[in-house]
Amino acid sequence: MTGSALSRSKPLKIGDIELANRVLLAPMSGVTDAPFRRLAAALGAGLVVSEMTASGDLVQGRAMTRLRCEATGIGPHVVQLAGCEAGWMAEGARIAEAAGAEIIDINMGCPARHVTGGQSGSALMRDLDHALRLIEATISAVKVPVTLKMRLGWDDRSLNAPELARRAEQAGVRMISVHGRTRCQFYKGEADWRAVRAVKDAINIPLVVNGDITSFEKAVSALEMSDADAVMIGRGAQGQPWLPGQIGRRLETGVTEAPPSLAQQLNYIRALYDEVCHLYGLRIGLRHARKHLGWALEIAARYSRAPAQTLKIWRERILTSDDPHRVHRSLQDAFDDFAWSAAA
Ligand SMILES: Cc1cc2nc3c(=O)[nH]c(=O)nc-3n(C[C@H](O)[C@H](O)[C@H](O)COP(=O)(O)O)c2cc1C
Repeated sequence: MTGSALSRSKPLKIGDIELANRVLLAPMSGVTDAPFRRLAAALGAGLVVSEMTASGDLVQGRAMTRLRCEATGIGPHVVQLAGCEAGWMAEGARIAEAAGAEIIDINMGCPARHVTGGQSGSALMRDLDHALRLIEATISAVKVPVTLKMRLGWDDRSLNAPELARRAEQAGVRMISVHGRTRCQFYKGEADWRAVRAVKDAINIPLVVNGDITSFEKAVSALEMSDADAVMIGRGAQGQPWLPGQIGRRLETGVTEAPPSLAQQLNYIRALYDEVCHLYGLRIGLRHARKHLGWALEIAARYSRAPAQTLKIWRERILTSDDPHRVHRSLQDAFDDFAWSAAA
């Protein structure tokens, strides 16, 4: 048994904050909005992290930016900050802390061109001295623990995650998450959980392995290959906010749980739809909520083995409607239809 496997029987802590279990919901811009995070946390995710929040936008007080890092009210409140200016990172961290953040996470993993073009996200893995200046500025600005999310490196020739992680730990970072791809891979190929092990060997703080973890079996493999202390699930949770909680509990108890019934799934998506529309207002909320509706319908159709044509019809009817009452009625009808498929 490895050191991590032994210590995994104890609760995972970030500073003094104890996590509910060892499966985290990944931050995903445009996906893990506050209502989705609240639902995932209520369903047992070990920790949920806000969407990436641009420190400059937070400092300038943009209303939409504030919404991105709203607290869920369940479990520790984690705000993820991105940026390339030490002063803004520090001020953004102070603002987030004053608004209730209990952990600040720094994004050094985002591969998107509009982010790396501004020298933020994974672009910081190309200049570790500058990355360290941002980390140090953030840590000195707040009392709450600071964590860091990164990739394996910029490309195959610069796999410097172990070095960045080691230097970040020395600066005072309390947990590291690593997506097992390089920036230049974007989302192509497969996440390399074994390569994440080199980070584990470089640090003494908790390590979280991330990338392509969509089931209990994959979580176990990722933990074994990387020797990490916890896993982080992103796209696998789209449409199934219960997944991090279910896997987290199973890692602790060994007990397999059935997926939620169709009736429960319907309740989750209805509540999520209403909350998103309420948070953003109907005009913007409908656009955000549509993604959740689409994923929820796909997952429900998959679990009930509904024909592709049935899913297509309901997707078209529900995702094109601007009328919340109609969406609610159609969701009920769609899930009734799926229940027929499941029973057939
Ligand atoms: C739509 C989308 C948005 C994302 N936004 C963020 C973000 O805001 N901050 C961040 O650190 N990572 C972000 N990521 C990366 C994820 O957190 C995660 O590292 C990546 O998706 C790999 O994990 P997965 O295979 O479980 O999805 C995003 C990924 C996706 C697909």
